Amino acid sequence: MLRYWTAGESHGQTLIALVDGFPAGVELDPSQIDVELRRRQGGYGRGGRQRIETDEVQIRTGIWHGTTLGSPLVLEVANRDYKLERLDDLPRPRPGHADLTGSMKYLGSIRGILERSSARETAVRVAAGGLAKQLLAPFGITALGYVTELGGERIDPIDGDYETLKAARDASEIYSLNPEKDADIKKLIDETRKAGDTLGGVMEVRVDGLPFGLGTHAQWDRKLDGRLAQAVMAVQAIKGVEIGMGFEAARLPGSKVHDPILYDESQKDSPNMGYVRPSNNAGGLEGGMTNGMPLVVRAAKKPISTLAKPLESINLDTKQPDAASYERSDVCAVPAASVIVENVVAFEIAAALVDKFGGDSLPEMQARYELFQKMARER
Ligand SMILES: Cc1cc2nc3c(=O)[nH]c(=O)nc-3n(C[C@H](O)[C@H](O)[C@H](O)COP(=O)(O)O)c2cc1C
Ligand SMILES: C=C(O[C@@H]1CC(C(=O)O)=C[C@@H](OP(=O)(O)O)[C@H]1O)C(=O)O
Repeated sequence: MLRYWTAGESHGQTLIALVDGFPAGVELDPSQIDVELRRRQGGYGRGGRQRIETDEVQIRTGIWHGTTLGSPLVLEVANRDYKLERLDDLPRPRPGHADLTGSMKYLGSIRGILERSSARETAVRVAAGGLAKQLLAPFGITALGYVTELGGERIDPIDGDYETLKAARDASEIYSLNPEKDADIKKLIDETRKAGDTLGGVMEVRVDGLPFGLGTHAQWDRKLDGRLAQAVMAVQAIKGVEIGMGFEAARLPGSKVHDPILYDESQKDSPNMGYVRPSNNAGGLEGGMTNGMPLVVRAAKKPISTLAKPLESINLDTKQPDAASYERSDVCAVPAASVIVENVVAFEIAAALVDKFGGDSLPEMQARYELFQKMARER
């Protein structure tokens, strides 16, 4: 079973991810993980913290001569802005953040809550995703995340193969597939910043090259749609997750929703094994299992809760009404969130791949993958 946990505070010494169950025999390129980390730090609308940090992964355990051993890996990203011991508490909880609820639950300070609830922690979730992508690559599986809506403005995705979409996404400062929309969206973010307000948005992740049968219909907690929903929903500030057509499917008759099944012998060596679907409203999942089509997952992110023009709150010491506390903050972190969602999805796919094809070593997984492809084609 491939899984991970994280530890670390936003302004503490360091952040770590402990990854367990990662197969042996994967030659790692840490610089590829750093590419993901730097993308997560970027995107238009971020606050001052990202000018302090230069995130870089250190792989502390689980490798020898650059190759994984099958033993647990510790991935570390150090905080340059380490100052936790010098920081004061926050007196007035910010509506929308974990401040009030966490300090009540743990009978403690707001500082003690915000330091761990902060999305700074996602740096090491992305590191774990960057590691997982290096297991997906030998199987030809790619994951790409991009922004499709920001502050209520839609940015329609374009069609194309992975390389085309990636080039478009990487040319955009807001990580959309349509860089021509950047100027309008950046203006919207600038105006919002001036108004002391914040913005949310929607992102989509597309995973290509998936074989049939990752996940299972057989038990609720192993259904891949359920696992993806948990991984994505557990990203800070994500408030909705859709797969394929998502909520829209509830509004249409079945004939307009389900993807017909056709057979084309010439495609039998591709991930769909010749079972061609003229549409992909299911978003690549049926019965909690991948169905040979690209996976499409969408997530909605709420606006940042720390407002420069703060909402009403209460001073927890005096119980008197007062404006919520303000700390340095992002105005819009939707582009960054698209990187995080892409990477947590990649990790879940890698975990499902390990479940299906056995996880002790990459060569063993590859042999079992080939055998399965052959058996499924002949079924
Ligand atoms: C990439 C990213 C950056 C974020 N930056 C901030 C921020 O600067 N200020 C803030 O108040 N919330 C920020 N958030 C959101 C909070 O972490 C989040 O709202 C909070 O932990 C409460 O959790 P919840 O929104 O999931 O309920 C960010 C979220 C993400 C994904
Ligand atoms: C540090 C990151 O994001 C932080 C997420 C965050 C929050 O409340 O979630 C609050 C801000 O923290 P700070 O007060 O240190 O500027 C963001 O900068 C990061 O993504 O690396």
